[in-house]
Amino acid sequence: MTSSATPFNSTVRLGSRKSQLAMVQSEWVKAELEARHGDRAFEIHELSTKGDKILDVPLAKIGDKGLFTKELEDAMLRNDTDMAVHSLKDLPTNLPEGLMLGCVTERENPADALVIGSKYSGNTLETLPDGAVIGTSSLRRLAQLRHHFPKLAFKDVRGNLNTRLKKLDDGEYDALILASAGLTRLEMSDRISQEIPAEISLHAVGQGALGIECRLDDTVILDIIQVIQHQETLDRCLAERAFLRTLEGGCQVPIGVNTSIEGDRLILTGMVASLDGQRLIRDSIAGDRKEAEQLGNTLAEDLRGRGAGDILAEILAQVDRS
Ligand SMILES: NCc1[nH]cc(CCC(=O)O)c1CC(=O)O
Repeated sequence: MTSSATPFNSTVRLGSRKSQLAMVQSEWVKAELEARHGDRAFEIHELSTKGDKILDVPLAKIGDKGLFTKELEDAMLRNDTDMAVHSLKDLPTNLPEGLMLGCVTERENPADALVIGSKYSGNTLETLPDGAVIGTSSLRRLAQLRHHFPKLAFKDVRGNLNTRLKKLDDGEYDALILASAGLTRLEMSDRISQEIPAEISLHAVGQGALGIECRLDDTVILDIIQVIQHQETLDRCLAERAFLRTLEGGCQVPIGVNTSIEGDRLILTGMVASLDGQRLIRDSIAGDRKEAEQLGNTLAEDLRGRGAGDILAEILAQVDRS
């Protein structure tokens, strides 16, 4: 039997998407690993994913798992690369056989941010006029904002961060909702008009954290990457991912979370909303952070029993028909 472990002297190959954000994130991981493993060489392999190629279809309609990850995973399974650096929120909660989530790094601010175009600069979500056009491709952002601000108008937006910002500046939208973390990593946090509070919009599972995927039980690679693991982010993201895994039917769905840690306790808030924002089911759970995944599973079952299951089934049926 051949071992999947990397021979000690070989260059460690990091798979990355080619987008500017993905490359900034992968370069950061590479630099962190180089700083801690002076005897090792690392190189980045740039790969395109289906999500990078299909840019004219709303994300919710493409709806397949692993839209931004599959090509990076196939490369590891072929042994062309040794790990894949992902925005953790793009990594499905169930991974292909033979792969694992090997490391979660320290999270940036996971909140969503409002970026307002020049026409309405100086406003907030509360003060934007009725009918102002908000660009988002996320059903989670759409449902929660519709719930709180039913008079705003929403329009799908695709493409990488720079493309989206250009569309905003060209006047196609009055404002965008984007992840604060992505803007910060690209040194564009000056474009943030308002950080959206958790009371209005719970963020996506894993938002703001990087996840490094590797071959299952590849101990050489695990030893290399786990030195940059961040335990608090890991515990929070394990709870968030368990919540999503237990609830999810498959496609992109309006599910949001928020987590915090106080000493040994982990607090998880989760929500499921209907697409029109009319129904929104939300609750919190707290417990030992060592039981992070159990907390996520329990909260998911609790919300499912209180109507979240019906909402998710309706959404899946709608997406199948369109
Ligand atoms: N779905 C695309 C994506 N994946 C990760 C980020 C931002 C960075 C992060 O959440 O870690 C974004 C852009 C966005 O949601 O605005």
